[in-house]
Amino acid sequence: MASVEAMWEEWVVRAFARVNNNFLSYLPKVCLAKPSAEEDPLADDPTAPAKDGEPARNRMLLFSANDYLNLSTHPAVRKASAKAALAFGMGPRSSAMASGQTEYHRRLENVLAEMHKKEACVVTPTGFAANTAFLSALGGVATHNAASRRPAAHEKIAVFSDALNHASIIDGLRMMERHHQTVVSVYRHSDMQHLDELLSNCPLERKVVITDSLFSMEGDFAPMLDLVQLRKKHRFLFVIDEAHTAFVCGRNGGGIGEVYGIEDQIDVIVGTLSKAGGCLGGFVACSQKWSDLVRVTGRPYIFTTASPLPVIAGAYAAVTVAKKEVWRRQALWNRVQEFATLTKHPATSPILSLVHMLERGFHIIAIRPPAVAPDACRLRVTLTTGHSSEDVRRLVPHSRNASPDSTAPQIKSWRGCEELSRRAPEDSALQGGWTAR
Ligand SMILES: Cc1ncc(COP(=O)(O)O)c(C=O)c1O
Repeated sequence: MASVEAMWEEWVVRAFARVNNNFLSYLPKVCLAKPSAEEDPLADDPTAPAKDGEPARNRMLLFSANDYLNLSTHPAVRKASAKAALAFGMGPRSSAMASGQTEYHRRLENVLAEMHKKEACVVTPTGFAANTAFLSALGGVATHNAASRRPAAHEKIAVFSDALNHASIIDGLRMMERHHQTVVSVYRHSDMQHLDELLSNCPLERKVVITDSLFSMEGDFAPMLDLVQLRKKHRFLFVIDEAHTAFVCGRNGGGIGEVYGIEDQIDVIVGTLSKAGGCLGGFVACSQKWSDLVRVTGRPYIFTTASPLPVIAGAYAAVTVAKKEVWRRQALWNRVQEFATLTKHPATSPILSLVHMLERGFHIIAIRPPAVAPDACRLRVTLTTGHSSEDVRRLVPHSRNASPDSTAPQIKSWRGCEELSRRAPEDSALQGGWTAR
């Protein structure tokens, strides 16, 4: 009889063979150019006294990161983070419910709340945790308002979720379903007529609409003004995930709500500090009451260790710079405009879908299931303030304005990467990842 180890090994090997595993072969290339021994942050003896030194510089044009405002390397971010590390090390290592929440976490929360014109804010270790913590708390509304332990059908919350919402929203909704707290309806991507129909046919009193503000794979915006109109008609709680618009949109970086001046009509804003914030973390900006509920019932907030202080201090500096340095947003949107002009591609955001160009010195990543459906694989470009106009010209050599460059890549198509799509196994266990259904 096979040993337990052998059985598990066989099951793991079989599972691996059935999922989309070919990205492993290109993983090592994702590493930044090898730094010299002097620059390598992991080469030092950790017990030796610290030395000052510049971190490794990228030697490749990075068009695959979400550091939209180029803040991850900003001197103020480095300094705040380093100062915090020297003063506190990593800070208290425990849940925010125990000793993880410090004065510095609170100050970061205050500045985020103010930026999004909300009463309060809860900072979480990641954006993923922010969505799932909020949805966990939302589920609690059904459970704690129910007559018995399990909400009856009419006591559930009806959640309407865009078909292309981020995986963290999908997983949060799955969690709510598991606890019988919600009935989820997935509306066709940005299809307001479909959403209106679903809302009109819903007998439940507690309704919630949740959407990404800028869709991470498509690069298109949710129809915010139409959603606000529907909110007036159907009186739902309106929740948006500003992972790709916080700090990036709006004159002061207040996000999509600031762009349209509709902050007061968005009830809850979920965001991340891991993209334009240049650090790591997430947040839920909302009313004081909602934030209290997230803190006491949001399981992915409670049952995890709070962010280390160097990360919090770095994020505080990044948010402060983002707010003040309006030119960073202008530079980013200029890059988007230049890209659109050069390519004649109707780019409306820093997220674009393209063809692989690693060998020519452009780091652009392939997006495959479970991030997108198997027939929607693509290469994804993200523009940041750190890119110059020249970088964008090099990326797009076949435009009329661009100078000829024999090393430049060929752009064959903007959308759809058929070869990747063909390779996606039909029975991938991960295929359910991009949609709640
Ligand atoms: C729309 C959206 N929401 C949430 C997240 C999760 O954010 P984080 O990477 O901070 O966990 C991401 C990014 O991965 C995202 O694109």
